[in-house]
Amino acid sequence: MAFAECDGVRLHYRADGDPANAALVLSNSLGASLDMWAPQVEPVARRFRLIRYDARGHGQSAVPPGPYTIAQLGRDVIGLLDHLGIGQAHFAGVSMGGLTGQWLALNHPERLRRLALCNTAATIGPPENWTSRAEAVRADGVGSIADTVAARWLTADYAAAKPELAATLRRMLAATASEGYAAACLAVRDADFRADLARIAVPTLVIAGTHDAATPAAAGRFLADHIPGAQYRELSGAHLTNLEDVARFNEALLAFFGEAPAS
Ligand SMILES: O=C(O)CC1=CCC(=O)O1
Repeated sequence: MAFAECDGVRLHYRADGDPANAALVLSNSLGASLDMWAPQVEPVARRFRLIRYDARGHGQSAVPPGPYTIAQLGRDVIGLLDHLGIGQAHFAGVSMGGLTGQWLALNHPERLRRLALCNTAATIGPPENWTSRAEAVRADGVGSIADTVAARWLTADYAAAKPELAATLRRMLAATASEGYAAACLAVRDADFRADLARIAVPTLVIAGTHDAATPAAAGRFLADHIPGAQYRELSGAHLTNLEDVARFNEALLAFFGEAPAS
């Protein structure tokens, strides 16, 4: 297992693919780990230096006391890039990972080549729901909210067709440290990039899911309408389209990150 010390926090990461290729970083959603990217590993690592990591408080990464902020999660990515000697990388994030991507594009555009914002939004509300979810998790553990939350990750039909995947995802969520999860809920609660999107100058692809109840397609459309030049793709699926519409997700990601830079 590989770890990077970023701002005093030990982050777990995995590197795949040829280190001579352009780097592509994948950033997990709330309550997931780098394992959420399993169907992307083989096709992406064939063409890129793929870096997956567990956000602080998640997976095998350290769980410093919260609350966290999206700025901290973004600085963790910069620390990881520094640790790996990567000057610039492509970046794709799902949901909370997409909030981290927006922060990076606004605060460290020089470190990003291209940005994919997947099943995410400029703000994911309502704030009071995040406060109460964090309180529930601190009191009763992540297991207490796991059924409700995981039910929104895949459509009911897809979960029924893929019961092992649905069970694996629920286990991943329930295994997340309560303090890390609660602290990250507050980072999601406090993020709001709506007024900043017009300043994003990094080439951006927005991917949304037609049946996503957590970050609806309309929220993805809003991102694409407000980020100059952003492309928009709507896939079939709920919150984790990278797991539900795998072929089209991978095709969209690889086509976008493989595009030549605009001259
Ligand atoms: O957990 C949810 O309900 C959906 C979500 C919001 C931010 C994130 O990463 O997942």
